[in-house]
Amino acid sequence: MNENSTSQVEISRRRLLGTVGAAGAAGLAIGAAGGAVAHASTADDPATALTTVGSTEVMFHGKHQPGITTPLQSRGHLIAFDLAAAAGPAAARKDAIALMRRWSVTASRLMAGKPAADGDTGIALDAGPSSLTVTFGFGRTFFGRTGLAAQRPAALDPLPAFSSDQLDPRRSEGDLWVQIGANDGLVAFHALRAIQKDAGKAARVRWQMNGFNRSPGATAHPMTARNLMGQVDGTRNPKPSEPDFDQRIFVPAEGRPGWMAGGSYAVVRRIRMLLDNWERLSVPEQEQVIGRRKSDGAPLTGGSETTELDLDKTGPDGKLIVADNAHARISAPEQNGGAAMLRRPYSFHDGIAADGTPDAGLLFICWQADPLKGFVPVQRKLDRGDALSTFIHHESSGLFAVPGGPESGEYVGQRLLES
Ligand SMILES: C=CC1=C(C)c2cc3[nH]c(cc4nc(cc5[nH]c(cc1n2)c(C)c5CCC(=O)O)C(CCC(=O)O)=C4C)c(C)c3C=C
Ligand SMILES: [Fe+2]
Repeated sequence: MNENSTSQVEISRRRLLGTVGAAGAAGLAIGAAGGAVAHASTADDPATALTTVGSTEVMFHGKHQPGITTPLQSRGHLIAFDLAAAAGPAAARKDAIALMRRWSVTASRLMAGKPAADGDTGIALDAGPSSLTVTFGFGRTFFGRTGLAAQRPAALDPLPAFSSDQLDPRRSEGDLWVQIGANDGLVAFHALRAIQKDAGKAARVRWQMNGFNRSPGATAHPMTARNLMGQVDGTRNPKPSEPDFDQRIFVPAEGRPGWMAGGSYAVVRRIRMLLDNWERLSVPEQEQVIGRRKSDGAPLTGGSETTELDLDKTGPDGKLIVADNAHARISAPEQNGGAAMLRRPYSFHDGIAADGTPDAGLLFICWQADPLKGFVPVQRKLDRGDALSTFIHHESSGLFAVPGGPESGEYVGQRLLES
C-alpha cells in the first residue's frame, strides 16, 4: 500500500500475502513499500484466491512510481515513443505536458480498475485492476526536444559501449518510455492500447516489446522467479527491508536534479538467450556458468537459496567451487565496489527466428539511483569475462529517468515540465 492511501481499502492481509507470494515476488516487499492492496476480504478458498488476483490494486500516487518495487507481474509491455516534430521546443513542451496529463489520468483510472476516460476499448471489462502498474520515464533525447536541456540529469549520459553489444538502434532508447505490468493479459493489453491511443499525434511509437513471468498461483508457495534458462533469478536482489535499499534504488529528496527526487533510473536491455546452445550443456555445466544450483538457486558452495556464496571455498581438487568467471561471482556487489541494482525483468518469446532458434530471452530491466553505481560497473565486468556471455546477446538498450510518483492532483513529470 502506498504511504498516502492506507485508509482507502479493506485488506485481507493473509490473502494479500498469498497473492503476492504466488506472483513470484523475487523477495520484494508488499504493503507499505510494494504499493498493492486487495479489495476482497472473504474466505480463503481456491475460488476466492483467483478473485484476489483480479482485485489487487497498486496505488498510482505516492513517493515512487508503481512498477519498481511492485512484485513481478505475469504480463509486461514496454513501449517507447518519440515526440512528434513540433514547431520548436516551446510547442513540443506544451504538447508533452498535455500528453503526460492524459497518460497520468489514464494510468490512475486503469490502475484503479476503472475504464479509460475517453473511448474505452472494453478489453478489460469484467476484470479487476489485477495489479496493473503503468510507469513513465524520460529518455536523454526528450530534454533537447522540449527545451529542457538544462534539466537533463547527468545520469542520462549515454551508457558506455560494451564489447559484446549487438544493439539495434531502432529498438533502443526513445524520448519517452512506458512500462506496463499486470497479472492478467487482457488488463495489460488494455493499458497498452489506451496509452498508445492517448499518444495521438503527440508521439509515435519507436519500439514495443512484450514479456511475461510466472502466473500468480502457479507454484505451491512463494518462490523467486525463473528465467527461460530455467535458473532461479532474483535471489540476491536488494530488499526494501534493507537499510540501504532506498539509497541504492531511489534518488534522494536532496538529490540532483530536484525534479528526480524519489525517482529512479531504469536500464532496459533486450537480451536474447541462445537457448539451443544453452540446453546442450549438462545441468552441472549450466550450474558452473552461474555458480548456483539450477533446482533451487542455492550456491554451489552449499546451503539453501538464501545462503551467502562462499567465493573462496575450494573443492577437493583445490579449485574454486564458484568459478572465476561464474555469473553470480562477477555480478556480486562485493566484487564491484558495492554496485547494486534492483533487477525486475520479464521473459520474452517473439516466435522462431529464420535460423529455427527461438527468439526468446530476457527483457532485463534494472533500477538504481545512479546507473554509474549500478548497471555500468557490473556490466563492464560481465562484458570482460562472464561465463554466461557465450549464451546471450544484448540486442537493444535504453536508459530512462523515471521521476518520483505524482502526488494526488499532479501528473507524472510535472515537476520537470513546469520547472
Ligand atoms: C549488468 C547487469 C546484469 C545483467 C545484464 C545480467 C544478465 C543476466 N543474468 C542472468 C541470470 C542470473 N543473474 C543472477 C544474479 C545477478 N545478476 C546481476 C546482474 C546482471 N545480470 C546481479 C547484480 C546479480 C546478483 C549478484 C549478487 O548480488 O550476488 C543470477 C543468480 C541469482 C540471483 O541472485 O538473482 C542468475 C541466475 C541472466 C539469465 C541474464 C541475461 C539473460
Ligand atoms: Fe544476472
